[in-house]
Amino acid sequence: MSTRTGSLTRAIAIDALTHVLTRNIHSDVALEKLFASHPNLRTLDKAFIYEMVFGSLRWLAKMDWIMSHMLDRSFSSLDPRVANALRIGTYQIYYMDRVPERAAVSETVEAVKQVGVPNAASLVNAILRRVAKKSEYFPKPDKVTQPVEYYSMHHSFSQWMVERWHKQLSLERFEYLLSNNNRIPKNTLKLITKNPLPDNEYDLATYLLKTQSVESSWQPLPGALRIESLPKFNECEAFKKGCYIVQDEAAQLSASLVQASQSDTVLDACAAPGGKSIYLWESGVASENLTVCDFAQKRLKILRENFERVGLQGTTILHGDVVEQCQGKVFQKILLDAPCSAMGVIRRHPEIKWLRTPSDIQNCAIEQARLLDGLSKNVAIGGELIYIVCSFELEETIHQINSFLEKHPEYEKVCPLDRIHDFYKKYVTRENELLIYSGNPDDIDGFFGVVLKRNS
Ligand SMILES: C[S@@+](CC[C@H](N)C(=O)[O-])C[C@H]1O[C@@H](n2cnc3c(N)ncnc32)[C@H](O)[C@@H]1O
Repeated sequence: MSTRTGSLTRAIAIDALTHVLTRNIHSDVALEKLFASHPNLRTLDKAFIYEMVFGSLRWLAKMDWIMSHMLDRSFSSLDPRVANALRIGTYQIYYMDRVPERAAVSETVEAVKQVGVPNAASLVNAILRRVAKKSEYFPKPDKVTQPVEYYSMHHSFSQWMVERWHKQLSLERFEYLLSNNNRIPKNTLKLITKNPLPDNEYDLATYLLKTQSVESSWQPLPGALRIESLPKFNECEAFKKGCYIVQDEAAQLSASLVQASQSDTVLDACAAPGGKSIYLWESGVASENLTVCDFAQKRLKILRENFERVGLQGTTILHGDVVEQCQGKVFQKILLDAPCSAMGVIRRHPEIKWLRTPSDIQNCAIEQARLLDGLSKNVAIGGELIYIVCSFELEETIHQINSFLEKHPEYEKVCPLDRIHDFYKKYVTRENELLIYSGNPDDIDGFFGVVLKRNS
């Protein structure tokens, strides 16, 4: 028997998936909008919807492959809402042990009616009941003769990504990259030591356990605490008082490449929502020496809120294209956390697997080159341009920097080893670049960073 909340949660998940996959919207954004129009949802319901949507995005190709064997037409010919209902249903059956299979089928069938395709209810019912039997075997593509098809299905990735990484990487790194990018990522908090914890507590881990029942463990980076589940931010005094921000170790490591003194003038060129600016301020940059810029108004609003929460005041905030905004300005250090394909954070944003195309990587590389070139004039002689991206794709990383250095002989790479915590020095290459593939044993995001010093 179907319940109101049971089918509503599935209907919202189907809608979210449809918005993400047909309108190219981030899953976080799609869910936020849908949650806003359903204010009565409980935290538990929201978590359930999150899991169905993110899980379906993680395992989409594998589930589509299974269902395509059960349909008498191609999977791509289905109405997107029907296809997404089948995905949401199959995800519950295969990956959510705590959901009884009967409920997964009946609630999803009810949900199909709610999302406006009642005629498809019997098809969805028939397919999901077959899926729930788990008794049919479909031969997989052959790993040796059809490696792209095999890996794409088995690990659920777009074929072009599999083909690209299969060509470029060692087999070990390739397989690790695919399998680890399907794991649900943990989150890391960065302690903001300028803000004392509530109730005279001195240890954030103890505080979170006592007040939020959140378990955590300290990581090698100073002030980095890895947590098992996110605290309820609106109920967490320590969050409201700005005692921590959520920031993966890889993001912290790349920000640590900017070793600025208190008196250095620093530009955070692509700053919103402000995580790395806060890192820089926490590590000693004076707020009045910090200028931040971003061209996305909405993201700048979040940056302002984040700055206010942690108590970062007196910083110059610029809105617009950073190259235009900074014409004629000179800084000792410029951090360029450039817009990128975000291939290093697929595990956090699994929709990237289906929304990115190879030309996105090329387009990002063109924009990154423009930003690097434009900002190269704003670095003081003797100063540094620190380039980082949450990607490990050659065009956005090694090749990008090689062509920058060819065009800009006034710059040279600086060895970043003494700026990187001992534990993570293994990610510094012989070419003096910080290169972190996602799917690494430390379970941190994929990132690339390099320090470029201006000599003349
Ligand atoms: C990787 S995100 C930055 C994340 C941020 N540094 C942090 O740690 O929170 C890249 C940002 O660059 C901004 N951006 C992209 N192109 C820009 C441009 N030409 N000028 C200014 N900002 C830009 C985007 O709006 C986006 O907020």
